[in-house]
Amino acid sequence: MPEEDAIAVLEHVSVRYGSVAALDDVSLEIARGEILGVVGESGAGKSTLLNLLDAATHPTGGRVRIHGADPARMGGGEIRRLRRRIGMVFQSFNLLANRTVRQNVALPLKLQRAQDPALVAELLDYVGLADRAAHYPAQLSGGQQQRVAIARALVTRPGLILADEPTSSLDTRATEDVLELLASTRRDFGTTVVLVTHELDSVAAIADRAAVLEAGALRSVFPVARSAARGERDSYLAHAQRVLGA
Ligand SMILES: Nc1ncnc2c1ncn2[C@@H]1O[C@H](COP(=O)(O)OP(=O)(O)OP(=O)(O)O)[C@@H](O)[C@H]1O
Repeated sequence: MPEEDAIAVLEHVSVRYGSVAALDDVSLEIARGEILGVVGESGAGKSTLLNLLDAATHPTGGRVRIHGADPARMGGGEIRRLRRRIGMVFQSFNLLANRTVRQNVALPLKLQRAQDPALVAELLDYVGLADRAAHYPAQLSGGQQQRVAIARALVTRPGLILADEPTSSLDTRATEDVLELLASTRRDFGTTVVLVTHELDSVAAIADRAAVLEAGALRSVFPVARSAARGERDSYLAHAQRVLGA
């Protein structure tokens, strides 16, 4: 793919911690506007890959380019500006407990000494939580908290969202809601999404391609098959029957 079509490029990237190769000679291009699922067992290197894409870690070998630039060559100010163009979504939501939903969503703007109440309201509406703006995170379900976190990630209008096990602490229905929302951010905002998860079902539900990591090596990147059921919401009974093989 021409480099301008890629939102992030890894070329022969390695990350070593002493004798441990968290990532070993990984080359990967993430296309603008794609949903890439990154899967692998515990310790495979998924978090390390996300940390590289968030410019929080630099490679010990090879080269990373994000939004066309190499974070390893940037100073602190440039890295902060780059990271504003990247939204993070975490397994544990990472909302501030003592701030309202509205304040949580506005926080990334506040950190830039900016504000945009209309955008905050629009995003809360987008994630279906306009009526919860004045609530605190503890008053929301896990799925609702994750939707707030996605609104917060979108408030700086990032081109790239990095989602680290975003549905691993949610039940089936909330998982479907959050996955649907991540897929719709690509559709409505053109956002590229990197979805790191150990749940293959989640990747099957929304990803265009899957990248499989094993012991720090990128074993394969391949298109995700579209099943006939994809996109349709299972009833709880249908889901239980599918998983349990009834
Ligand atoms: N800061 C660090 N110092 C030393 N070793 C590290 C560090 N970070 C990661 N590692 C090692 O690198 C390897 C990859 O870790 P990583 O956290 O990227 O895996 P992961 O696929 O995200 O695992 P999990 O699903 O359990 O979060 C592991 O062997 C881990 O122990």
